[in-house]
Amino acid sequence: MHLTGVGRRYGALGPWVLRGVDLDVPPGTLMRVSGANGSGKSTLLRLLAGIDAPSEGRVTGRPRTAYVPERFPSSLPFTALGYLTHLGRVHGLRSAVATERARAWLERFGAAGHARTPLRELSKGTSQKVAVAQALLAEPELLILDEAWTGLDVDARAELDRTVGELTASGVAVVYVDHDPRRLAGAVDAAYRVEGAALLPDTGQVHEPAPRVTIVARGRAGAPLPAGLPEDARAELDAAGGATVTVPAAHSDTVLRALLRAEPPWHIRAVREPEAEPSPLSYADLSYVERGAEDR
Ligand SMILES: Nc1ncnc2c1ncn2[C@@H]1O[C@H](COP(=O)(O)OP(=O)(O)OP(=O)(O)O)[C@@H](O)[C@H]1O
Repeated sequence: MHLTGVGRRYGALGPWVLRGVDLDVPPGTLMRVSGANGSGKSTLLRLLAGIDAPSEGRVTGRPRTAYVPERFPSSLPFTALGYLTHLGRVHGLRSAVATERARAWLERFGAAGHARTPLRELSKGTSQKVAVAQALLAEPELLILDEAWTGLDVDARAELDRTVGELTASGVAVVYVDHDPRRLAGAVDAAYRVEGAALLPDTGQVHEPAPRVTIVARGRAGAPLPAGLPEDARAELDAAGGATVTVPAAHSDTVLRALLRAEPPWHIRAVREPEAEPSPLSYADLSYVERGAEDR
């Protein structure tokens, strides 16, 4: 599978979560994706899984794909086995084969005792085992795992490690996100990190994300964000004219300047320093606002 110039933003005015992503996922590759919270890892995985479409760019050569989402929809009206059998049939298996495979995967992950338990009564860890089983049942050519180890007990985690090894050895490509950098570390063929909306090769060094400042501003209801915001700024607009912009600290002045010089200017309500609680404007911020006003 190949991604060419792929970008994703949520909403026409939303900031780009991913942009200019070019990526090859050859058969049999074990690929790790890392990045800070909210950097866009799950967004990338959903695009790879084919359950979300890029806002720009192309995805070509899609293989048969299965996906273990970060959050499993456990409120469906099925038992664990009923759900897996149903999905097996969706994937084109005969009922008896689907049930047999479902039982085998539940057994392998230590959840056979919960085959008849309704999904909504399963513990978080057992739900996660069902989520993993539904993906494996499909015998995918590409498997996408979004924090699939989270919530699993030690044995099931080891089983998932083993399963991933077997799959990649048999030519299945596996792309995964996991908060533990040691997860499958020795076996990884390709590692990337999402940073500033770009997908970068991960050299294995620990990259501290640049501290981000949050600027809360109010403009005219329905007004678009002003031009001139830095590329790495992320903004959320609400219908009443409120905007929350986060930006690496080094570029916060550029954001403030763009907001204050807009016509009509935006009112800056708070500037939140990295790691700090939301605070009203400090004296220094106010003097900046005054300077900004004079600049106009
Ligand atoms: N459906 C959506 N609608 C609007 N914004 C979204 C949606 N999904 C994700 N986002 C935004 O896209 C950005 C990236 O989110 P994503 O979940 O891909 O990050 P992540 O790296 O997986 O985060 P985490 O490590 O916390 O799981 C965030 O700012 C998030 O708020």
